[in-house]
Amino acid sequence: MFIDELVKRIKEKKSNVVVGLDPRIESIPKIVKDQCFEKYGNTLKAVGKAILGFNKEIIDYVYDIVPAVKPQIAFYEQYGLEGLKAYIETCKYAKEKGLVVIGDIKRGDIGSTSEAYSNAHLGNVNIEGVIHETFAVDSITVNPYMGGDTLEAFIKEINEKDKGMFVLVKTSNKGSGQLQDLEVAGKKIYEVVAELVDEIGKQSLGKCGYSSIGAVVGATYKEQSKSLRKKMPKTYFLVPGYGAQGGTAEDIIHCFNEDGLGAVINSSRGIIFAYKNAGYTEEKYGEAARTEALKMRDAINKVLIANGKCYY
Ligand SMILES: O=C(O)c1cc(=O)[nH]c(=O)n1[C@@H]1O[C@H](COP(=O)(O)O)[C@@H](O)[C@H]1O
Repeated sequence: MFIDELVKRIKEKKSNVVVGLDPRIESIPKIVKDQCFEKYGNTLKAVGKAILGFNKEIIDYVYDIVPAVKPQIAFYEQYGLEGLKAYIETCKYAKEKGLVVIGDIKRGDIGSTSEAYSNAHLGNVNIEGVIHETFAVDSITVNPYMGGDTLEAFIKEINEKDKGMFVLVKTSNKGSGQLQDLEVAGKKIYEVVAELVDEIGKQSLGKCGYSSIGAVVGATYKEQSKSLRKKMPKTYFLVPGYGAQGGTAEDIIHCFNEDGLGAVINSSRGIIFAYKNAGYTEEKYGEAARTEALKMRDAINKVLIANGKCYY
C-alpha cells in the first residue's frame, strides 16, 4: 500500500523530509535558464525545459536522503502544456530515482468530476481498450470543501491501485482560520474535517498501522497539530509551512506519534532555492539543496530523539 511504501522509505533514509518541487522561474539559476532561452527563445518551451533541468539536478542531489518529493502543479500549469510536460517528466524521473511522489493538486468536485481527476492523477484512462497513464503519481492532495462524497472516487482508486491522498484539514496559511476555525455544534470546522478523514481512513489502513488517506496540517499551527494528532492517531500528516513560512523543527513535534512516525514535513523554497543563502554560488544549487535537506532532516530527527520519538 502507498502508506507502507512511504514509511519504508522514511525508515530507510532516516528522514521525514519532503522536498517541494515548486520551481519559480525567476529563482531558477541563470546558468540553467540561459541555456534553454538561447536554444528555444523566450518561449513556454524554454521555461518547461529549464524547470525540468533544474528539477532533475535537485532530485539527483536529494533522492538518497529524503523519502518523497511534492511538486505543486500550479508552478507547471501556468506555462500550459510545456509546463505540464515538465511536471510529468519530473514525476517520472523522481519515481525512477525511488522517490515517493506526492502531486500537490488540491482537487475535489462532484463525484463524476472527481472520478476524472482521479483517473488523471492516480489512475489511468482507457482509450478503446488501450490504457494510458497521464499524470499518475503515488499520492495527491485533495480539497474536501464540497463534502465527503467528493472524495469517494479518490478512495476507490487508492484502494484499487495502492495510491494515497492527503486531505486539507488545517492549512498553513495566515487566513486558514477564517473558515477552518469557525465553530459548529461546539467543534471547529477543521476538527469536523479531521473526524471525517479519520473515519474514511479506516478503509485504507496499511500493514504499518497508518492509513493511505492522510491529512494536510500546517507547520504554522503547533497547538492545533497537538489536538489533531490525538484525534487522528492512524492518519499520516503532510506538514507544509516549514522554513519559508516560519515553521521550525520544534513547531512540528506534535505532528508525530510516540513511534516517531505519523508525519512528513515539506519544505519547498527553503530547500530548492537554498543556493541563495550565504556561502553558495548559482552553480552549486544542487549541493545547496542537499545541504539544506540534510540540515532539516537532522534538526527534525534531533527534536524527535529529544522527545523519545526515534523511528529508526
Ligand atoms: O497542500 C500543501 O502542500 C500545502 C498546504 C498548506 O496548508 N500550505 C502549503 O504551503 N502547502 C503547499 O506547500 C508548499 C509550501 O512551500 P514553501 O513555503 O516554499 O515551503 C507549497 O507548494 C504550498 O502550495
